[in-house]
Amino acid sequence: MASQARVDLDGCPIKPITICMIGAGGFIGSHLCEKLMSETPHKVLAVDVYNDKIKHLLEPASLPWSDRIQFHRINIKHDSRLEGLIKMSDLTINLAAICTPADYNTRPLDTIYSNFIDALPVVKYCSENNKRLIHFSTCEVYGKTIGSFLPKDHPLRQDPEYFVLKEDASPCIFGPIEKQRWSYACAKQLIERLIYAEGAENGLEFTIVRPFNWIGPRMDFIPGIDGPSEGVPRVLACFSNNLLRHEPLKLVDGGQSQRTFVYIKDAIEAVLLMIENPARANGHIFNVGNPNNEVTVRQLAEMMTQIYSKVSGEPPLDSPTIDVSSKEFYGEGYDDSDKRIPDMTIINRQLGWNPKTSLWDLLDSTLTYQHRTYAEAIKKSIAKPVAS
Ligand SMILES: NC(=O)c1ccc[n+]([C@@H]2O[C@H](COP(=O)([O-])OP(=O)(O)OC[C@H]3O[C@@H](n4cnc5c(N)ncnc54)[C@H](O)[C@@H]3O)[C@@H](O)[C@H]2O)c1
Ligand SMILES: O=C(O)[C@H]1O[C@H](OP(=O)(O)OP(=O)(O)OC[C@H]2O[C@@H](n3ccc(=O)[nH]c3=O)[C@H](O)[C@@H]2O)[C@H](O)[C@@H](O)[C@@H]1O
Repeated sequence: MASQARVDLDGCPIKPITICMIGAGGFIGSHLCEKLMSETPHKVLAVDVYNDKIKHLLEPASLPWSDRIQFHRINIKHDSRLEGLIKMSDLTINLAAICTPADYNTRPLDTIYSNFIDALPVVKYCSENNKRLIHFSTCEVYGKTIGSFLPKDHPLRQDPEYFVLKEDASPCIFGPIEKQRWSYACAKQLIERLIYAEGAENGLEFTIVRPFNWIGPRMDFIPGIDGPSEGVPRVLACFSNNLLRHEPLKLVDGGQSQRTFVYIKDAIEAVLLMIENPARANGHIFNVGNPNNEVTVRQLAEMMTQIYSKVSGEPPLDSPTIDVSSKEFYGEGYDDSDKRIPDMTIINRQLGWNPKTSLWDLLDSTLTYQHRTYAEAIKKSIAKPVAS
């Protein structure tokens, strides 16, 4: 390993550290573990209730990094081993959360407990033991844009001041309490405020990450294959599932909401910079997204349909999309963020990071992965007679 030669952004050699990564078995965690094992000398204490997405990094024992990664099957809601692991580490990264919108209005208590209450001991142990914390929040803390409250044809809607989301300037605008969609964003906002206060009052060294729709391989699950048949994952997996099953893609409330998507591998580069440049990352909140990859959900559906047809060699359906109301799709209490463009000034200034991959390229490689991983399994599951 080229570990001796590695230097940080200020030219200082990077010392190997031990990282307690909570939620390491999830989508982002699996990519971060992969990066840390293949490109750095750091050690990871990987905490999660599942390890399917990092199995390839844990076995066999002959893997070159096998002495640098340890899996701990721990539910952080109730496990006294957590504090010990944080004490043994130089840095804690907390990724654990319920973070699928289908849960926010249907399981609001679990959502609030997971994103606020369960994160509290992690913050407390880091603060009390003088350990650095990188906490994963979300772009959803911004909620709706200021511009969304203007009339549809108002010229100020085109003014970036009314929609670009800035860590140190934009307000957090959520809907009413009965719109339980915002339970997640609100819990994330309060834990951000608590971490910030621990920094201000008790000197906690922290970095807060606000991901803007990171997507790529291993995101969520394909219903009925590696997750519950009735489960509703995030949009990438929903649309992949529809394409794999030759079903129309469901556009919630017309698919008019806008998102910027960033490739997981680009985003992981940003996290590695935060890990290895504490002096530049501590005390900051970072947007991590790709402002150049903006589409409406309808455009995303059209692009994925076109790319999947190329990847699979199968022609698209005559009617590739279908409209569905949010009440029908998510149930009562759903609401939506209208538009999400990250301001990149702070991450650029502190870490010099920029995303590289275009939406077309990232969807091409992700859908190639989805097809290779799931097409056969879907065919078999469709062919299987339903048990009576
Ligand atoms: N993927 C994105 O674009 C995105 C966007 C915004 C915010 N985030 C945030 O980033 C973090 C990671 O997201 P992800 O996409 O990898 O989600 P994910 O669901 O794939 O990963 C979360 C992991 O945390 C684990 N976990 C949850 N509760 C736990 C508990 N009590 N004890 C132990 N492990 C537990 C889960 O098993 C899962 O493996 C979350 O905090 C999420 O809110 C992600
Ligand atoms: O990824 C992020 O940055 C954050 O945003 C996501 O929220 P959202 O983007 O609304 O979730 P998706 O499920 O990816 O949905 C995106 C859009 O597609 C729509 N959608 C989703 C699924 C579907 O089948 N059809 C459809 O039109 C949704 O209504 C929404 O407008 C989740 O809240 C979190 O994972 C995360 O914090």
